[in-house]
Amino acid sequence: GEYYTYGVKTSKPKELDDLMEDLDVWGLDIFLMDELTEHRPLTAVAFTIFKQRDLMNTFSICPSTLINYLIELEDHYQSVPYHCKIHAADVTQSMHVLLNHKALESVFDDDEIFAAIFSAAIHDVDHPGLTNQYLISTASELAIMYNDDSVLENHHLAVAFKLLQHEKRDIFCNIPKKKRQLIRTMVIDMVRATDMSKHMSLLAELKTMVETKKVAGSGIIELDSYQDRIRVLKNMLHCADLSNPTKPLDIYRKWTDRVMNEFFLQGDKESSQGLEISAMCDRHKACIEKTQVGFIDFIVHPLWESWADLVHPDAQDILESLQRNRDWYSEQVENLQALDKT
Ligand SMILES: COc1ccc(/C(C)=N/OCCC(=O)N2CCOCC2)cc1OC1CCCC1
Ligand SMILES: [Mg+2]
Ligand SMILES: [Zn+2]
Repeated sequence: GEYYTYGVKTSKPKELDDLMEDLDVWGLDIFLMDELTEHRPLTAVAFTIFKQRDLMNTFSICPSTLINYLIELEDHYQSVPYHCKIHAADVTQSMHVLLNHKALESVFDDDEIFAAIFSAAIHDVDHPGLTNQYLISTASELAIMYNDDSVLENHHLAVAFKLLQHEKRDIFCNIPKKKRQLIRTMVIDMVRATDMSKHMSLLAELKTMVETKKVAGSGIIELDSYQDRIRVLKNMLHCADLSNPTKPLDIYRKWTDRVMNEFFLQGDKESSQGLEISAMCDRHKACIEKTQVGFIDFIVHPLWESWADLVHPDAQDILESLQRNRDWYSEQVENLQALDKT
């Protein structure tokens, strides 16, 4: 087809040009990106990031092969409310911004940057809109396949790598075998780390890194082992995956609606199957605002506070945005409680 600058068709090239100006800005409107790219936000965002970071030249990837892969990958994201292609585009763009932190300047090499962007793009592919817990407790095909261990995350990885097995889509075909294996190992480590059941151990590792942080005079972090380097990249992808509450409020609220819708659909399924409805999945009992305050206080803020320590002062504005959003949701809770009293 007639593809334009960003690898996708658009009927609004000028507006898309303007929006792409914000590709390295935290808070880019990814929902507008979905509209302007005629529902190809992941292909447009990932292709443009690959171009901006010159990754096609570095890894001898021909543009049509990258486009073919990205379109096929994007088409394998299911049309579920939250874990859809817009979420993948959002996490990919967020990862691109985090990689630009001053404290991480020229810390990561091309292999690591390629692995990080690729991991973000694939990290939820073919997500069914159901949690690992649900898949395990219903003895689903996927849970049997992956023996209840990071079921979704292992599935996302397998689907993404299987899509490469077509010569027109194999973006790894000109990468030397050894390097290809190293990149594959890093991608597997990063995507597996997006399993929420790994959150506490990942955060503990991040905290240890902050306490023992070795910094050059310039403020740039020194990472001398594979373990340290992949630890930072795993936490970076986890931060990008849990970045909704740090974005502009109108964007954050759209994500909250979507994730609650996805949870409620699971709750409806559980209810129709005579199963106990999972936490936060009961549309008749959930208090959306309260769960977001809890999610921020117990999961998101502790993670982002540690990340901000690691890359200090580069994530201060992200932390401030998170605080403002937490205050807004907390006020909603107070207003609702006041309503209950009337
Ligand atoms: C905007 O709100 C949220 C955004 C993301 C997430 C989480 C935990 N993302 O984690 C990675 C994906 C994952 O593993 N999930 C998907 C969600 O549940 C656990 C399994 C949770 C969010 O809100 C919570 C609190 C109120 C309802 C859910
Ligand atoms: Mg996931
Ligand atoms: Zn995700």
